[in-house]
Amino acid sequence: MSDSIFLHTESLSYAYSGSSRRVVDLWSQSFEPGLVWLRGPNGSGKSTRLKLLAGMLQPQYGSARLGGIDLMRQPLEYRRLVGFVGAEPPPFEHLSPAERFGFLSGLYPHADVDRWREHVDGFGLRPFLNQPLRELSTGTQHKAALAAALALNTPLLLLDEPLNALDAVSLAHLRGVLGEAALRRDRLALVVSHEALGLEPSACLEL
Ligand SMILES: Nc1ncnc2c1ncn2[C@@H]1O[C@H](COP(=O)(O)OP(=O)(O)OP(=O)(O)O)[C@@H](O)[C@H]1O
Repeated sequence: MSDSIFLHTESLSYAYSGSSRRVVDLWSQSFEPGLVWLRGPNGSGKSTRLKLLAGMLQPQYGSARLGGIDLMRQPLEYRRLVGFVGAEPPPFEHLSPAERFGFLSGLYPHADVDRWREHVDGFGLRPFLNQPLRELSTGTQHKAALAAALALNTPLLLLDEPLNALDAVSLAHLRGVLGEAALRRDRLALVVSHEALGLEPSACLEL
């Protein structure tokens, strides 16, 4: 494997319980750092792939390696290297955005409080910092989840439809962050999006 390969999936396979159909079937793919746009028709398994790579779903077969860390053999170490924002509301809805980031930053070794503050401002979250997530609007919850995931500063960032429900200012902020990932190529941001990202990805993966 080339040195620049950062994430590699090896025959990763997954069928939801009660179904014999593999939504992800022997998926082997190499990714280099940068911004990768993952797209494809509804139901093609984009979200399922992100959840597998996040360690949230247990594959029936295969594995993934991030740097030297194996998803199946070293699941805890692996998960500490991955930030994920899904389509569902973020977990720990009883916590405020500030409490949730405080909790997560104890688990993730690269968490960066300066970046948290930067994203709080970028997403206009300051007025909502101390309210429980469950009391916030869907869009604000989404922004709080994005701000936290970005500030965890993980080498792998997985975002499922991150542009949805963002106001213009937040959209510009997110595009700035993703543009930085594309430019610097010091981490891998794998982004599922139906709409064009509004900036040039490093690579595009079409399912
Ligand atoms: N929790 C679940 N239980 C059973 N089947 C599921 C579940 N989640 C997804 N699926 C099925 O897995 C397949 C892939 O779904 P997935 O959400 O990964 O696709 P997608 O490409 O992200 O779709 P979309 O573009 O509509 O968001 C679909 O056929 C879907 O019905």
